[in-house]
Amino acid sequence: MKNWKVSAESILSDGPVVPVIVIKELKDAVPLAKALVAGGVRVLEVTLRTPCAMDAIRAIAKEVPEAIIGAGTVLNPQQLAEVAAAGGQFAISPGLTEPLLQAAVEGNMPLIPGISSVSELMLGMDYGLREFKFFPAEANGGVKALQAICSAISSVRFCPTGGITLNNCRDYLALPSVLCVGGSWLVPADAIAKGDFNRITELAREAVAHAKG
Ligand SMILES: O=C(O)C(=O)C[C@H](O)[C@H](O)COP(=O)(O)O
Repeated sequence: MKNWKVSAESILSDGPVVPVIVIKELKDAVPLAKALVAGGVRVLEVTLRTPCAMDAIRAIAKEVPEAIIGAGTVLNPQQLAEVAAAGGQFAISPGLTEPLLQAAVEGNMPLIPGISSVSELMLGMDYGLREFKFFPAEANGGVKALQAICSAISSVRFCPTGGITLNNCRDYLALPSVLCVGGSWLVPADAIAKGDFNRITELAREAVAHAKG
């Protein structure tokens, strides 16, 4: 979009794996972001599912400049504005609404909205968007469904998310329409709770190596 500071394509092309992060305790945000960056994963999606998520984005934006920090689970224009104010560089939503699309095209931060049907994809395209999250990828028909959608509409690019793991990520990444995949498997809640950030660096490294094949 013409006022976006950076394109959604360039954010997603940095992949190949975008971790879907849930921060329960603010103190974990910066060490977690550093652990992922150390493992070669720079594009980080902190979901707005916990009370401290916005503060976590603010802290990572300030203290981990090597990371490209964005928000997930962005549901409405107000959250979109709050993410931008917190220093987020991009926003991802599980679905799309016209108010959210309208706010995104008027703003300067890229939005990657989720779609799970061709009609939603067409609505996003009406607003000039080309990059989307395919969500929930596995539950919604997986690689086959995405392939079928792209055989009809080939001008768009995707970050499939939902049910993706080390075992199936390459099947998605092999599709020409897929720029990266998203997933929570490289940021397990138990590792974060225990402060086992070395494990997270290892999971990130493993994901990058495997995804690149
Ligand atoms: O919070 C959001 O905005 C979402 O869209 C949900 C996430 O993308 C999925 O929860 C990730 O799926 P898993 O990798 O299967 O855990």
